[in-house]
Amino acid sequence: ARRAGAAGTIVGYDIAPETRAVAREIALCDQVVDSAVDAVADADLVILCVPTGAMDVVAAEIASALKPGAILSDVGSTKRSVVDAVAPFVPDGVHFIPAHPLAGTEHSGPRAGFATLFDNRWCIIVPLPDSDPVALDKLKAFWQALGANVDVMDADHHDRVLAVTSHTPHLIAYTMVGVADDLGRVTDSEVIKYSAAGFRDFTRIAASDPTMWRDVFLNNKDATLEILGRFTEELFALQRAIRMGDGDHLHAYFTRTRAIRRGIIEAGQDTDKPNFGRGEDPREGDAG
Ligand SMILES: NC(=O)c1ccc[n+]([C@@H]2O[C@H](COP(=O)([O-])OP(=O)(O)OC[C@H]3O[C@@H](n4cnc5c(N)ncnc54)[C@H](O)[C@@H]3O)[C@@H](O)[C@H]2O)c1
Ligand SMILES: O=C(O)C(=O)C[C@]1(C(=O)O)C=C[C@@H](O)C=C1
Repeated sequence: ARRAGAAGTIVGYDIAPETRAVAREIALCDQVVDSAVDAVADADLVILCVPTGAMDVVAAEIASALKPGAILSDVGSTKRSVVDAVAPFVPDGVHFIPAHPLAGTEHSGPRAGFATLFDNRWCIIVPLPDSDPVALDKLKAFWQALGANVDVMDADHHDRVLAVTSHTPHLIAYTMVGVADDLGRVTDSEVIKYSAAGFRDFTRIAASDPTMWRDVFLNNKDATLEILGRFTEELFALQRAIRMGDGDHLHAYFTRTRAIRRGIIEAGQDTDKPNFGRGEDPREGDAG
């Protein structure tokens, strides 16, 4: 937001004093204040950046301090739960428009942010049926100024899409690393040394924040269970093909999935570039 000049003053608050101290030390915001109420007082735009399970507590805390006409938004990875958790606390005259930038890494905390995080990534905005179009345009312009491409969808659709593209893949990565650990091999230096890129990617994803991801699964339960059910059926079919030596089945399956990946690249939608979702924080090597 600072890079884009998208905010006059950026004010931050976090419940953890040590996180506020780090945010002050690295000058993440123009001001870091010691209460949620002080953070939102007089703000034109308020963005809740807490685990999805904490959205209701924060909404209740700030509700009476929100300025009439302010836009209240969030970055939570699930959307129906955020709508349900926050909407009851939103005072008349405040525009509540949830959002979800599809960008992040396995790192958490103030040091994990970097200015280019949202460049060329999607931000899904989830207006409510009665959302004010002017406020919606302002929120879109904000995310575009931060470098994101903006799309609009309803909360349930968002949760179904993300169950496929983000939530279930994370669960699979957590499981794969857990399985390797159960076998007592994950910390074995030889396994790490010779592990193929696929497993390394799993370990990166499986290093993601436990609180955030616990809340994602608790708050996108139905869609994730639906996709997991389908995933398990496919897995069993592949397991059977391996057992039966059915190479044709395996080859046909992998041919289909390779075409999907190639289609993504040909459509120019591959955002898998250095510093994007790769867990690299450009500021780590920044003398400033
Ligand atoms: N990390 C990602 O890849 C990613 C991507 C997109 C969206 N999100 C979403 O963004 C949100 C924040 O995730 P993050 O990765 O920035 O996590 P984070 O751990 O870096 O930040 C969350 C912060 O919320 C604070 N917090 C918890 N309860 C609070 C409360 N009641 N009041 C004030 N502060 C409180 C925590 O102390 C923590 O510092 C989550 O909802 C997550 O689903 C994360
Ligand atoms: O690359 C990563 O570390 C991420 O998992 C980022 C990712 C994703 O699944 O794409 C994770 C959760 C979010 O809600 C949005 C982005």
